[in-house]
Formats: sequence, structure tokens, C-alpha cells
Amino acid sequence: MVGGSVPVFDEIILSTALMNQVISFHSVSGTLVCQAGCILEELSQYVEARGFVMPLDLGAKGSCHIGGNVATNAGGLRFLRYGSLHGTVLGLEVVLADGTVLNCLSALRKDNTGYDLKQLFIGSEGTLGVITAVSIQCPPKPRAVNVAFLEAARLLCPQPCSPCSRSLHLLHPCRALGGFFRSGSVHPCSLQLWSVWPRPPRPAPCPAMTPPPVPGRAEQALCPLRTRSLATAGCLHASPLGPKTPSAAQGCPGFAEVLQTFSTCKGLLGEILSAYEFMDAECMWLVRHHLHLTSPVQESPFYVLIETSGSRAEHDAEKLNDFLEQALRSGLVTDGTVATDQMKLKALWALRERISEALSWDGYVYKYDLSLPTDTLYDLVTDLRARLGSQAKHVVGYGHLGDGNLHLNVTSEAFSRSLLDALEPYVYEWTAGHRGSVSAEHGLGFKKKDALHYSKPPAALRLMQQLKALLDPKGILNPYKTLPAQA
Ligand SMILES: O=C(O)CC[C@@H](O)C(=O)O
Ligand SMILES: [Zn+2]
Repeated sequence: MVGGSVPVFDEIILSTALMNQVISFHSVSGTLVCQAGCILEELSQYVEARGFVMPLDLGAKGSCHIGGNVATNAGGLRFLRYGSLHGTVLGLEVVLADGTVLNCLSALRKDNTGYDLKQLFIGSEGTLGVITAVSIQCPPKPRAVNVAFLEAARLLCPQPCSPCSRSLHLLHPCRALGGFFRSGSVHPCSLQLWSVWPRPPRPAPCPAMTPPPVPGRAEQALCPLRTRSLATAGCLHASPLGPKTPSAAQGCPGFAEVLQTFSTCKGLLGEILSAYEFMDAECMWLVRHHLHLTSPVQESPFYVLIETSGSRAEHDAEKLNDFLEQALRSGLVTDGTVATDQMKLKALWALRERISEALSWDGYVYKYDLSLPTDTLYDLVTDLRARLGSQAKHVVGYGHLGDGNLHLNVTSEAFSRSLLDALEPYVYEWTAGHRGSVSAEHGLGFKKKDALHYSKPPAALRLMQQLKALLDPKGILNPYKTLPAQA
């Protein structure tokens, strides 16, 4: 993503792949101590067999090493629940540039003895030392995991109908025309719609809705009190949220609902909420077109994936039902599916996790990984669509909304200098203008190092240079990366 581990000029590649042993695991505390070359997925399987989980999970889990995860301070899909590696890593063994083995491989939860040196190496991208072993706190394995994949709503029937006043809202007559209720009724991927609830009899179509002109194309239906087709959205008639701010409502219809769903979700799911991810309609198009994945919900400008992880299935299901009921009743969400079994969970996660892969099939990809205040996070995407026009093939936004992390990706048939010039420094300036970060979770590597000053003041850059000079005076550790040539 940022070329952090890619040799560019005269580097020597150092692989820790053979350092792949678990050193110890404490079955009461859940503290895992292992060598740096252990593959994340293998560690996950190891600790899961003992009733724990790794505090991080990434799309790249099948190949990435824990040492690299720590060196890059990888974020990923469990960040919302378990936080940053700055919190879960208890200790590190690091080889310094002069060959000193710095053994700070503590397994203690509390150790307030002076500077917390391990923190310097977490996220340093190998520029200050080579991580050779990691001590990490693993949380207990949740006994119940649910994933809900939802269509963020911008469609509300202006006429409340009695048959759909509770959780059956999903069977709102307006929706009976589309989605899972089309002929066949069960989606090819066989995910059951709201399998947590019994399926009620199908109600008659709502008279307030015009039937879709083409059978099965429910997205073309027009609500008479709305001005635009459901596919293009934009009509906020009867929105449960009332008037929106221009940025959230006019800039990107539907995103206000994504945000409001997140607030509702935090309030109602509380401690069992473990992921809140979002993707826009173009992402869905890409995974469908390039990877042939099928969407379990109808066309929508935005989709959200919510994961809960808890210790008692009934308790979690009850909480999730309450949340879904509220989200559906208030019209924040209009369609969705819930999964509890492994295969279905994976199928839903794949829609989100494989966006990056789908993008790489689309052409040349310009990638940005930004931290932004959530309420303005998507404005950059809409702004760029207008700015780039037909120069770009796709401008997409997705990411870890729960962490305020936008993955902004732009594709074009081939690399274009003029497109890059339209993107940079514009994206960085926009981000700095909103007090965001130019790298939320992927680091700076080779490609983003010169953008560091957009997120750090000159004094911080100077201190970083001084630390580098102190720990690696000859500049042999991951040279040309992370720090700009001149502070
Ligand atoms: O490719 C990207 O833009 C992000 C990749 C990864 O961090 C993800 O969340 O899918
Ligand atoms: Zn990510």
C-alpha cells in the first residue's frame, strides 16, 4: 500500500519467515509470546484452540507476520473493539542497528518503569530496529459472533403501514417489491434474510409506491413523494433524521444514515460491538464485477457491516434484534441480512475485505488511507468525484468507519500524471484542513513519507529525525522509508 517493505534502491531484504515459533502462551492471562515470523492466521488458530483470539485481524492474515504487524502498527478489523497495538503489545525483543539485542519482552500488564521503549518500535516500520519477538495480550474468544450486513437507507415510505410497524419493517410493503422478496425469495448465496426472526406472510404492495417498470428492478421504483429514483437517491423526503447538515445530506445522500446508524449501534450494542465497516455503491459494483461476489441486499448508496462479539448468544441476539428493530423502524436501514454461522459470516466479511483486491483488477489504483472526523469523512469522496470527473474510472470510499478511517481509492485505466497532480497535494491538504491524518493505519513507507508534514508539526518531524539518527546513525534500517529526506 505504501511500499514500506518494498526494496527501492540498494536495500537488503531481511526475512523473518523462519522465526515462526510460539515461545509461550499463558492460558489464564492470554499472554502470547512468539517469534516475529509467525503468520497472523496461524497465531489466531493457535490461540483460538485455547479459548482466546488475536487482538487484530486483517484481510492479509494468511500471509502477514506478527513482527510486520507490530512494526507497521497494523489496524485492521478488530481495532474498534481491542484498540491499537500500542495498547495490546506488552513487550518486544528488538535487534538494534549496532547488533544489540534489546530484550523488552515483558509479559506484564503493568510496568511503569520509565520510558516505554517498545512504543518507539511499534509503527516505526523497521526504521529504528528489527523486531524479532512479540509479547501480546489476547482477549478471550467471544462465544457468539453475529454479522449484520445492512443497506443504509435513504428510502422511507411516506405512509406508515401497520403490518410493518415492528421488526417486520423489513417486509414493509414498499420493500416487498425487491430484494429478497423477488421471485425465488432466497438469495443465491443462500443467506437467510433476518434469520433471527420468523418470516411473516408477505403483505400486499404499498399503494404509495409505483411498481418498478421492469420486473425485478426494484431500484427503479419511484416513491411518489420523492423526486428521484431509488438508484440515484438524493431525495431525503420523510427522513427520520430531519434536516441534515449540507455536508452530510446534500454532498452524499445516505451517509447521514450511515453515521446515525453508527451512533444507534454504539448506544444499543455497547460492549458487544466489534466492527462497524462501511462501503459505498461503487465498492459493491467492483466486488460484483471483478470478483463475482453477490450482494445480499438491494442497491444502495451505502452498505454497513456490523459485527458483534460477546459471551452469551441469547443476550447478543436480543441486543442485536433491538438495534435492528430500532434502525429499521426509524428508517435508518431498509434491508439487510444477519449471519451467525461461520460460512455465512465469511461470505459477508468477504464483501468488505475483498474490496482492495477488486480495486486492483480495475486498473491503476491511487490509494489513500485517511483518518478524518466521521461527519465529514465521505465529503472528500464526493468532492473528488466532482473534481476528477471522467479522468478517474472509479472514486470509491470505504473503511473502518467506527475508527474514523476512510480508505479512499481512485482508479484509472493506466497511470496518469495529470490525475496524480489532481489528487496530490489536494487530498493531503483537504485532510490537513480537517485536522485528519494522511495515514490512518498503513504507515508512510516510501510512497507517503513526503506527506508526513501534513500530519505532524515541524518540531515532531525534527524529533523523529533525531531519534532515527540516535538509533540508526548509518541509516541501514529500512532506508528511504517513513521519514522525509529533510525534516
Ligand atoms: O486497499 C486499501 O485501500 C485498504 C486495505 C485494508 O486496509 C482494508 O481495510 O481493506
Ligand atoms: Zn483498512
